[in-house]
Parts: sequence; C-alpha cells; structure tokens
Amino acid sequence: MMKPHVYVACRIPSETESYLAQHVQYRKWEGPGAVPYEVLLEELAEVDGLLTSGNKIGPELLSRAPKLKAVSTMSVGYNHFDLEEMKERGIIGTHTPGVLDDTVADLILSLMLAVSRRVPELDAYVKQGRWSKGDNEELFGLDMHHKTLGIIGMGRIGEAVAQRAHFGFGMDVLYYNRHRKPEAEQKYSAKYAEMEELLRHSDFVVLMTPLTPQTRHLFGRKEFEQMKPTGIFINASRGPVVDEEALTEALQQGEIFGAGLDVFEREPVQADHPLLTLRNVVTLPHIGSATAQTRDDMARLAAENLVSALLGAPQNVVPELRK
Ligand SMILES: NC(=O)c1ccc[n+]([C@@H]2O[C@H](COP(=O)([O-])OP(=O)(O)OC[C@H]3O[C@@H](n4cnc5c(N)ncnc54)[C@H](O)[C@@H]3O)[C@@H](O)[C@H]2O)c1
Ligand SMILES: O=C(O)[C@H](O)CO
Repeated sequence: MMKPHVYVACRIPSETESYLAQHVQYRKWEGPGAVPYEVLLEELAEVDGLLTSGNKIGPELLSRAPKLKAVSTMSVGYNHFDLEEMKERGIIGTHTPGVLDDTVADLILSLMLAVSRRVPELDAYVKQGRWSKGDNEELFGLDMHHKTLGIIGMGRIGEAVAQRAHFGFGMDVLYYNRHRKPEAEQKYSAKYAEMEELLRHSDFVVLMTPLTPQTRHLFGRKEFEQMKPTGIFINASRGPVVDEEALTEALQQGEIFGAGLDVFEREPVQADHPLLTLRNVVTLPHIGSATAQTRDDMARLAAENLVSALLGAPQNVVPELRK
C-alpha cells in the first residue's frame, strides 16, 4: 500500500520524524522561522495530511489542497481551524489535549506569583542598582496563599490550576464554566459562581476558556470594573478573549492591581503596545506549553493523531468535527 503524503509545517524532534517515516512519506519546512504562507500553499497541492502548529486552516488554504484529508495541530487550542469549512469538506481536524496541562498550569502559577510579588519589577530594581537600605513599603506585594482564586473555563488546564492553588497554596477556588463540574468541586473544594459573583470575590482571576465566537472579548470594561482593586488578572488562553483596550485602561486607572499575560490579541505583540509600558503587567511570549519535554510530547501526539486519521481510526479529533 502507498504511504500517505504529509507536509510538516512545524518543528518536530527527530524521534517523531522517525515515527512519521514508518507510516507516511513526508516533506517538512526546513527554513528558519515559520513557513511562508505561499510555500505552504505550494506544498499542500499533493498532500493527504498536514502537521501544523497554528496556520489558519480556512477556505483559501483548503482550496489549494484538493487531496487533504486530515490536519493535525500541535496545540490543544484550535481556533485557527475554520470548523464550518473543514466540516463541509470532510477534513478531519485533531489536537493535543492533556499532555500539556501540568506545564501550562505551572506557568500560570508562576504568572500569579510574578504579578502578586512583583518579581520582574523587583528583579529590574536590583539589577539597575536602585536597591538602598531603608526601602520598604514601596516594594511590598500581595499574598497569594490562602486567597481566593476564580477560574473562568474550568477545563483540563483550569483543573490543573485549581489543584495547585488548592493543595499547594491553600486557596479557595471559585469557578465559572459552560457547565458545572461536580467532580472538580469535590476534588478541589471548588465552588461554582456566576461570572459577576466570581469577579467580585476573587483575588486572582485566571482566564482559561478556548477562543470561540462566544468567548471573543468575553472580558471587557464591565468585567474589569467588577474585579477588586487588589485583583490580579491572568490570561493564558487566547488574546482575543480579552478586550486589550479595556485591560490597559483598567491597569492604568488602578481598577485592578496587575495582570499576567502569556497571550495577546495580535502575536507577536507590537513593541510599542501600551500594555508593555505598564509597571504592573508581566508579559510572556505565548510560552505556556513550551518546555522541551512537553513540546516533544505534543509533537509525538500530533504525529500519532495525524497517522491515526490517515490510516482510518482517528484519535483526538476536535469535538466539533467528531462524527
Ligand atoms: N498559553 C498557552 O500556551 C496555552 C497552552 C494550552 C492551551 N491554551 C489555551 O487554553 C485553552 C483551554 O485549554 P484546555 O485544554 O483546558 O481546554 P478544555 O476544553 O479542557 O477547557 C476549556 C473550558 O472552557 C469552558 N468554556 C468554553 N466556552 C466557554 C464559555 N463561553 N463560557 C464559559 N466556559 C467556557 C469549557 O466548558 C471547558 O471546561 C485552549 O483552547 C487554548 O486556547 C493556551
Ligand atoms: O493551544 C496550545 O496548545 C498552546 O497555545 C500552544 O500553542
């Protein structure tokens, strides 16, 4: 039997390449940075499968890939999939849930601590030689232990955050989700709350929903106004779930204490973005799942997902495209 043809548009480790080679014939992007869109379109002309990490899978790309049967993304988020278009064309779309939960949750906890204890700001303060005897209250931060955490989007990663916060830091956990999660309530003594109640009572608010038409700008002026002035806001989901103008205003006007952001409405965020000028914001370059081990695990799972789809027994198909 002829092996299916695959294009690999993202970097994967050599062990994963060896695995792919056993099952498919593949070509891959070898250049620096991301594969240019025109190159990608040319490569897709003859392939059955695509392994990607964020290319927009929409009508233009799909119309240039007449043989394409499956797209596997090396990410758990799949907001770059045009689900209607893929459904219409019968394209299988897979993602990588589960393997990155702990790594992303660790990063979220580090953002919570970095903002509340002002770690990057005080690091700069020491390195710039501004530390002098007698410095006092102006360096103080806020406690995290035994405070209240509100999680919006209590999914796989949300639960991993709840676990760390509850057992590690003795925090009370509130959550808002599309539906109640009785098991999570039991495991982490988490309490369900409507959005406004959660925002009014939480010291830390962690946003962890996917980006969907329903969650775009879920967080705007009204939501920041409802937070405590000592509240800390963390977004590691997707940038467009937050109205960045509203966030910038809330931070500038002291409506909230600070924010930790791994994601932005436009990535890479522009160097002159007003958020980057604010003392009380900690920023990261969309790095939530980026440890060497977890990226290897994601690549392997994404490759297995693609092979499974092309060989007729698809696994980890995104919910909206399941038959
Ligand atoms: N920063 C990073 O590097 C990074 C890494 C991994 C995932 N992510 C993002 O995190 C998201 C969540 O990942 P996950 O694996 O926990 O997904 P998940 O599907 O397990 O969890 C998402 C949760 O959000 C809830 N939800 C969806 N729409 C909602 C709405 N309108 N209102 C309230 N709740 C809603 C769902 O019910 C679910 O419980 C991904 O989709 C991705 O965008 C970012
Ligand atoms: O969705 C994901 O898996 C992360 O954002 C990494 O791309």
